[in-house]
Amino acid sequence: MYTLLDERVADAQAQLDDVLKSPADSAGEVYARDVAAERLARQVRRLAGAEEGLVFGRIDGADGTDLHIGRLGLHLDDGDVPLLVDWRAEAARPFYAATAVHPVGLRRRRHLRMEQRVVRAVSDELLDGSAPAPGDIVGDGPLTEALEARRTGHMRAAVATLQAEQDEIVRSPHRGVMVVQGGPGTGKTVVALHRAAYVLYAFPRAAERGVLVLGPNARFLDYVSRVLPSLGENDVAMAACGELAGVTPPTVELSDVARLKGNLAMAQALESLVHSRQAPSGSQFAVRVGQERVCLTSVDVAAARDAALASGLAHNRAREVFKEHLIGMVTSMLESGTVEALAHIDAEIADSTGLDLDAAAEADLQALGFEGVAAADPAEVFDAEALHANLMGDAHAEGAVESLWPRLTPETVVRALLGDARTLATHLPSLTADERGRLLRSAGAPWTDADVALLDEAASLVDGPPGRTFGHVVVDEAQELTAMQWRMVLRRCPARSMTLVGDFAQAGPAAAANDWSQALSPHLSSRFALHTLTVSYRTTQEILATTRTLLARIAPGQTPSRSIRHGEPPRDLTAHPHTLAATVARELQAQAAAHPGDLLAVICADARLDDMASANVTRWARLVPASEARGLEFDACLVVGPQEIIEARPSGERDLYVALTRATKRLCLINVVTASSGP
Ligand SMILES: Nc1ncnc2c1ncn2[C@@H]1O[C@H](COP(=O)(O)OP(=O)(O)OP(=O)(O)O)[C@@H](O)[C@H]1O
Repeated sequence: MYTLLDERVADAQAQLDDVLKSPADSAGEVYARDVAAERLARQVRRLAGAEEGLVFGRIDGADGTDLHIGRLGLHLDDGDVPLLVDWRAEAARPFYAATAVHPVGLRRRRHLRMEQRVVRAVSDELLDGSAPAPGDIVGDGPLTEALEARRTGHMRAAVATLQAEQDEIVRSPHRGVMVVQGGPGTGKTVVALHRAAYVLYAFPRAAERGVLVLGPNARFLDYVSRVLPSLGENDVAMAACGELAGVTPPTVELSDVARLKGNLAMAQALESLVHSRQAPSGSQFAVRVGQERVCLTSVDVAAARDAALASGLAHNRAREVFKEHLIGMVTSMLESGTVEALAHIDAEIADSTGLDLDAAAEADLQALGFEGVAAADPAEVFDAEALHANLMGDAHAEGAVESLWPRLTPETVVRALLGDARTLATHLPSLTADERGRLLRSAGAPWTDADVALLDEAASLVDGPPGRTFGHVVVDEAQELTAMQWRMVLRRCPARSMTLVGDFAQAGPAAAANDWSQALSPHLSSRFALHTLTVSYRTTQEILATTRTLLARIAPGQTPSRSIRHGEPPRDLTAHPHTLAATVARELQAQAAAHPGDLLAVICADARLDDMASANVTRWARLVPASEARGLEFDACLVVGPQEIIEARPSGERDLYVALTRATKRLCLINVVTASSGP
């Protein structure tokens, strides 16, 4: 298989070299060459990405047939039967679906663990109830091995051990919106990422338009960044929500303000503000043409506005339609004015001199030898087209249009809304005066993360839909998204093909919804399929047990996940503020000595971060603020100041629940005893 892989890589590379060397004379040829080169380069990356653990499974049917399962499919040129079956292919499904109760025609499922190009371990499961034969190697399950493996700070693909309930979601034929919920560590991220790889394989139209994976922050995206490349998929765009709009604001919003800015009312407010800049009722329009001043009535202006709005275009583009209509009206007024004026002059001359000017002109033309030529009709003499073009480019006319329908940028719109108390009151009547006061921002204030969705909304109102959209969008930690962020995401997924994974018990402070229908119904009504994962693969039973009471308080209706792992009971320590640094350091040192190589983390309230950094905890552990712990995983965690975490943000109890569920093996709580909390 590796020989074949090498051949495929060499072939693709040789083709790529040829394409890059081929001459291209015209712009069209250069474009075609670039497209071909990009496709081949992607192919080389995909093949090379499958190197590690190329083959990881084998299924033996009760009928004596066998298939090898791997990261991609490999066929011999002249062979009918594939040498290696892509894990996403239908033929590979029994590898994931078979159980002893439903063996789906299999006798044996074999897992292979490869390191570089060497088979390091083989483990078999006999599915038909038969006793192990000499060729069967029945050992510790590969899932147990994967779960007990030391964490590295980067999530690994779980392609070899996807469980049946996960696999069913990953390869679901449903092309619309799929929502996956489940407690901490139930494999939601695993499912989301493998689903992205499956969509690329099985839904070519979505794949062609691209797949986007959205995560809550850069730390999380780095943690999951290696999974898709290791599945041979290098072309998935990954971003935090903020980056979608192309801005990375320096400031994090206060959580109560973030919540307000995430409210759907903001979309209506922005729309209403933009609408107020579109020739409000009663507007008139006047423009100077030569010596004349032409005025349009408010009824004319309203007609031009209605035509512009009916175009369905965004503000700045609709402005052109508005302008065209106004100038069109001015032109035809001038035209009919000219015709009338000329007829009037003709009539006056005829009255005072008895001369018919048209007849006289015709007689003059005849005298000059132009037989049968009529004098020009004034309506034809008037060059309406030239005047129209002239007025479209006229600075004075442009100024008059600008005052009725100004060109807008997303920034000016959001600044206009949030920068003025009266504007806020006009466009956000549903908020209280106190809420509006919290939204008010000073002119020079920097943008915050919560402004991003507002800027994006404003951009769609003034300039139209975003340039880059995707065929499928995966959102991890989807409970975090505000209504305004959902709008931002949906704008980028016109096909509404999405995988959304999350857990409302872990929601941060800006999340206003408590469940999926609340979060999604304003955008998708009820058009989504909901799946629930029930088994926790990360946390031990002992750790999960300590979170029971907390979970019952923050998510009363939620059934706790079932853990398949056992470990040490969590430990509880206390420290005074002045002994805290030493206590944490001592504990970390002890852990590092007892479990060398384990990945440790200290999770604390954001305000404790500097304190912990100066206590040098990064010598032994990753230092993670509780606000950024969502989705992450470590071998052991020290949660410092649980009470401080609870008090730090409105979502404090849920933040603590997240912090307590990050460890795969050991959890230690260090309570900080302050004067007010007593000894
Ligand atoms: N089928 C599997 N095979 C191997 N490991 C798995 C499997 N499913 C889940 N895991 C492991 O369990 C851990 C938790 O998975 P994951 O991070 O996907 O859970 P989650 O539900 O997203 O958690 P959270 O809610 O905390 O974000 C990870 O280490 C993951 O690799």
